[in-house]
Amino acid sequence: MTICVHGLGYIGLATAAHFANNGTEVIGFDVDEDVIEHLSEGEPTVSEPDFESYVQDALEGNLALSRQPRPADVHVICVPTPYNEMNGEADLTYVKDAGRNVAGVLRPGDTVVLESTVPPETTTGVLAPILSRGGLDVGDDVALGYTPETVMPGNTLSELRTNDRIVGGVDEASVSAIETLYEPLTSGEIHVAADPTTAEFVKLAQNAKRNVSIAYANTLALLAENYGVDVRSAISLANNHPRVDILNPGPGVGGHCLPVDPHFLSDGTGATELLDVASQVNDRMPEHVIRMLEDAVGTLHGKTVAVLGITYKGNVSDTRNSPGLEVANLLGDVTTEARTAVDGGWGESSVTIHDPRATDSRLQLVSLEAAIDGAYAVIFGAAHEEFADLDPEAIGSKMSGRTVVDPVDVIDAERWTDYGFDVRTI
Ligand SMILES: NC(=O)c1ccc[n+]([C@@H]2O[C@H](COP(=O)([O-])OP(=O)(O)OC[C@H]3O[C@@H](n4cnc5c(N)ncnc54)[C@H](O)[C@@H]3O)[C@@H](O)[C@H]2O)c1
Ligand SMILES: CC(=O)N[C@@H]1[C@@H](OP(=O)(O)OP(=O)(O)OC[C@H]2O[C@@H](n3ccc(=O)[nH]c3=O)[C@H](O)[C@@H]2O)O[C@H](CO)[C@@H](O)[C@@H]1O
Repeated sequence: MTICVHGLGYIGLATAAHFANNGTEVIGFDVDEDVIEHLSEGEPTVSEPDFESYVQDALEGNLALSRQPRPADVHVICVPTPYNEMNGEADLTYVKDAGRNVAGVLRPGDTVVLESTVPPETTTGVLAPILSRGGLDVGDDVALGYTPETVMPGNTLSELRTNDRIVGGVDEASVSAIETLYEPLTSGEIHVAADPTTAEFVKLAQNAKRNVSIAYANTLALLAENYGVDVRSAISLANNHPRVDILNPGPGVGGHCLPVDPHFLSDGTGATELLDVASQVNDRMPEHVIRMLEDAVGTLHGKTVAVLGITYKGNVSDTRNSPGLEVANLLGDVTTEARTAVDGGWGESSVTIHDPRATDSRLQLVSLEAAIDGAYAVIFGAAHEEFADLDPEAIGSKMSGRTVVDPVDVIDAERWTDYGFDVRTI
């Protein structure tokens, strides 16, 4: 059996390597020349524990790279599905392109699986008609289904091996073909959904639920602040109840999934009101973080703030929709040389940004030393492991002030307070 994986980003590359390392011949196809070139050098653009060696093993074994879609027994589609803020809809351009590419090489008996996160009815209403344009009948001639990817970035390889899978096929033969495909790859269970639309809906339901839950935690954080209550200890106490499981508050919700996917459920009837409010609550948190700093130091005019951690969460390299980066953006221009970014920021403050894991070359990232040198305050934007061990004495000796805002709960507040820091937390 040969599998062609369309799209070699965070999900497609991991999936292609996983199939290949489990003994299947895989063709990894991506439209981006840079992606193929980096991979040809054995350098994946995704940075995660053990990821590089896992991909290298695959490239030395069953994973071949391609700049063209190739005929294969199975096509797995892992292309991006961004949200178009202008029209409030999912941008399905890449899914349609992938569908056309598959249709061009499709043969009777082949199987097509969509893994990208999509609005309900995309598999049957958008992909299936494109696949059948060449005269093949979806169902009779070709198996088609949707199986969402649920891996947690930062823990991708381990979750690929253990997460349950949901499969929604256009008919029983499609379900059976897709079940056979994924069964050897995971120790988790395979659950069969009534149809592809149900499987699409379930994926969105999972991420929307998490987004709402975090918005609830953030709401509690705002309320607790007014009552002088430490929200994290309150949540920890509340979670002793057998049916209460509140998540963690923070500087907002980032990434490629949670801020985006709930919008895909929108059906124009207003039924998504709760989901929309949750997104608004989360979207307002970066501004709240800056207000916390202002509460501590007064005006930010003329002050330099170091933002440490600008990826969307701790221990990942992805900066998409990052709340920490949004905090930095509100403070000043993060694409120009540090220290010169004085104009246009929050009360004409300036910002320096440091992140040991981020890989976004458009950003003016500086070393930790340069970031804190003369800074009046520090804000932690992502809970990278490296930050937990920072020495407050050494950091303080380089700064011009002694304020730290830690909305991600990464430092030991007591220790930093002992060294004379005014520590503000969420
Ligand atoms: N990143 C995650 O944690 C995650 C988790 C679960 C689901 N998803 C979903 O999986 C999908 C892919 O996400 P990602 O994070 O891997 O995206 P990504 O942007 O990291 O990678 C997508 C890749 O697809 C390539 N591509 C675009 N159009 C193509 C085409 N027609 N043919 C072949 N390649 C093409 C791009 O060049 C890119 O390399 C999205 O729908 C996303 O919502 C992502
Ligand atoms: C349902 C679910 O689990 N889905 C996961 C999710 O992966 P993710 O990496 O996007 O998810 P998170 O880790 O939740 O992070 C998102 C943002 O929320 C912040 N956050 C988190 C927890 C908290 O208590 N308080 C917070 O403030 C965090 O800092 C970050 O900014 O979507 C993927 C793609 O669909 C899924 O595949 C994957 O299973």
